[in-house]
Amino acid sequence: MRIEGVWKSRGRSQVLRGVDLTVPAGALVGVVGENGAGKSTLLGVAVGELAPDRGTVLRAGSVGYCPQRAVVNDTLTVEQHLRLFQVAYRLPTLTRAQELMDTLAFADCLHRRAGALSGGTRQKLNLLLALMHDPDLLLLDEPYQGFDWDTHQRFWDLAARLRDAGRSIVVVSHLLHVREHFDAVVHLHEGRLDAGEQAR
Ligand SMILES: Nc1ncnc2c1ncn2[C@@H]1O[C@H](COP(=O)(O)OP(=O)(O)OP(=O)(O)O)[C@@H](O)[C@H]1O
Repeated sequence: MRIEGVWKSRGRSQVLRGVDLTVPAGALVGVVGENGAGKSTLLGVAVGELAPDRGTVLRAGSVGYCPQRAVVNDTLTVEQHLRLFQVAYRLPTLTRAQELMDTLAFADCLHRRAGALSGGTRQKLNLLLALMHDPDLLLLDEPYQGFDWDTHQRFWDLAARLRDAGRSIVVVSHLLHVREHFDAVVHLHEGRLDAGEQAR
């Protein structure tokens, strides 16, 4: 993915002011910044949910987007979500979704309604829905919020495996202590990304 010279205002504030970001295949990049810095706005532009006021976004291949707020329907079960997204993604089987459920340790919740899930389990479903079609580009907004420690570790193991398999991954994060997981960390500040800092 390549983002060049992107500007975006939200309401009256000029949130992004000339953002450049290149994420090659096989790279895991962290985007950090204070609350309200514009990290979610940047991911929204990157995925195409928001149109930039200026600048360009180039994406190659399929995209998986895990938004900060889970896009789940409280009245549907986990299994019904999987079936719905299976149709949307045109997947022949749910094998990969089932593997991801095992990896994220919530296979026992298959028949529970989303509205009855704990916050962390709801987030596992949100992440799974972004990954179940094995996208080339992963745009993940605080994907591990609410995860217990074990799941947190499993998430990073999964991210490393996907990166090593050639996926491009962007993770928005508040947590500076997770920076060892990234190939590079960029800091969104005053609408621009500071030059990437090599983390590995
Ligand atoms: N729909 C909207 N309408 C108007 N302003 C918005 C909208 N969404 C976000 N903003 C504003 O845009 C700015 C950037 O918000 P954004 O959610 O992108 O920041 P963030 O870095 O992701 O924040 P956080 O770390 O709190 O999640 C904030 O000032 C926010 O109030």
